Amino acid sequence: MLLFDINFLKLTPFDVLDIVLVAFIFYQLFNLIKGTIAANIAIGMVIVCLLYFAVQKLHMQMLTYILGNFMKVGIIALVVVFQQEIRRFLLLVGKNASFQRNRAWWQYLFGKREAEKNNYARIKPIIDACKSMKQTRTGALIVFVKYYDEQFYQNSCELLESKISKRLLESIFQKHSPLHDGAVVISGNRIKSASCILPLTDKTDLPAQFGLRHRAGIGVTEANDATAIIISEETGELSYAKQGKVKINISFAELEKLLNKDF
Ligand SMILES: Nc1ncnc2c1ncn2[C@@H]1O[C@H](COP(=O)(O)OP(=O)(O)OP(=O)(O)O)[C@@H](O)[C@H]1O
Repeated sequence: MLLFDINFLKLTPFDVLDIVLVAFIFYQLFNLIKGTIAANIAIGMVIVCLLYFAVQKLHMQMLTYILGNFMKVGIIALVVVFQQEIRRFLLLVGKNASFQRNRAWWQYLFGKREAEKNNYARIKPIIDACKSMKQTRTGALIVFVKYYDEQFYQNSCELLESKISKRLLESIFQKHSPLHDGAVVISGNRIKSASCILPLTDKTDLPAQFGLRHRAGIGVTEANDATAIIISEETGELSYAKQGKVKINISFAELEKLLNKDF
């Protein structure tokens, strides 16, 4: 089936679909690297490509040879340089395709009320701990993961495997606790580990007051399918990070909604 046939331009519905999908993929990739160092690297690579085509057209042989060889290893270089972004992109695709995470279906099949009730019981001690830590200006970083990747966390964390409780969270993050440095990781109904050292984001467009705690909270959500609550020791403000993006100074009602949705 042809939509257009202007001499050389023949357009079928699949060509349109092709263009829309490519545009969508590029848009998602752009969103993933926006504001990171990877965006500058991508611009650098585009410039090298354009330069290569220009010197090739101008028959500048030495530069064509050098840039040509550089481009030959380009694919490998791309995979190495954009490792984090490729990982995030695949996570995004997998997450959207995952049946279990499609809450509309999940709640339709297993009852929305029941799911919300069970979730609230899980979330309440976390919200209560956050309220008290905000009041006392206790810095905290709590990470939520659907799947606890032991390889990712085992080297840097203190393994806990304990029930989620307000008092335990408070004890971990109080200043004199040996475990207060680093993040707590929660998966399912358990506090899996504490004192975790997480990857830092390399975003360059973050607010000036964001130090290592915030950078680690955002970084872990870029590298993993995770969300994070960050409580600032300096201001007591609560932030929430997801997929490398952060919401600053959220209220407890908002936090409850977000956790209900993501946790
Ligand atoms: N890579 C990391 N992974 C997890 N936690 C980290 C990491 N680096 C630092 N932290 C935590 O962040 C704390 C230092 O926070 P820093 O003051 O730099 O952060 P901040 O974002 O400015 O937050 P605050 O507003 O609480 O000061 C450390 O004591 C440690 O607990």
